[in-house]
Amino acid sequence: MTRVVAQGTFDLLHPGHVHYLTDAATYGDELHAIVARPSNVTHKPKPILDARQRRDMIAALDAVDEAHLGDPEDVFVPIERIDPDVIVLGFDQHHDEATIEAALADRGLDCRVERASGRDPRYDAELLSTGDIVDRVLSRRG
Ligand SMILES: Cc1cc2nc3c(=O)[nH]c(=O)nc-3n(C[C@H](O)[C@H](O)[C@H](O)COP(=O)(O)O)c2cc1C
Ligand SMILES: Nc1ncnc2c1ncn2[C@@H]1O[C@H](COP(=O)(O)OP(=O)(O)OP(=O)(O)O)[C@@H](O)[C@H]1O
Repeated sequence: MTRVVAQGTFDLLHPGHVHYLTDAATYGDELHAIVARPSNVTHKPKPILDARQRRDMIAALDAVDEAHLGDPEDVFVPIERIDPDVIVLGFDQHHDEATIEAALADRGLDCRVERASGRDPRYDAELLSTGDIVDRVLSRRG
């Protein structure tokens, strides 16, 4: 049984998220998805939805076998519990593969790191970015 981990903020779910999780699932038999806590979302505005709601939405996707709340402090706590064979990063995530692999080795975890593919919009109005969805809400309802 090959266990795979994907992780992200997954705020205001859109087809880009579905693509990432579906692609990540192809790397093994069981996909575990970890939802980032607001304390770890430092590179963009904090999520709008509560972490439990974001977890429950990705748990409902076919590709996801188990959805987990991330640890608010140490991002390797859920990884140690899940003990995955592979971590699949999102196509545009800022994390560096070699740094993560070194941190995994330090903790004695035998796990490789891969990178998922990206997906382009299928029609002009399709929004594949939480930030773009928020901008559209503000322009239409703000
Ligand atoms: C292997 C790995 C495990 C992670 N685990 C957690 C976690 O347990 N808790 C958390 O808040 N963030 C965790 N994160 C960090 C967030 O997912 C990270 O901030 C990410 O950049 C958010 O993704 P997004 O900007 O693509 O949505 C983890 C990141 C990696 C690479
Ligand atoms: N179009 C896409 N194709 C493939 N993966 C995507 C796409 N959009 C988002 N993802 C992936 O989904 C994961 C979570 O994305 P995140 O929650 O940061 O959403 P986002 O819509 O990119 O957010 P924002 O627009 O606020 O930066 C990330 O790993 C990201 O790479």
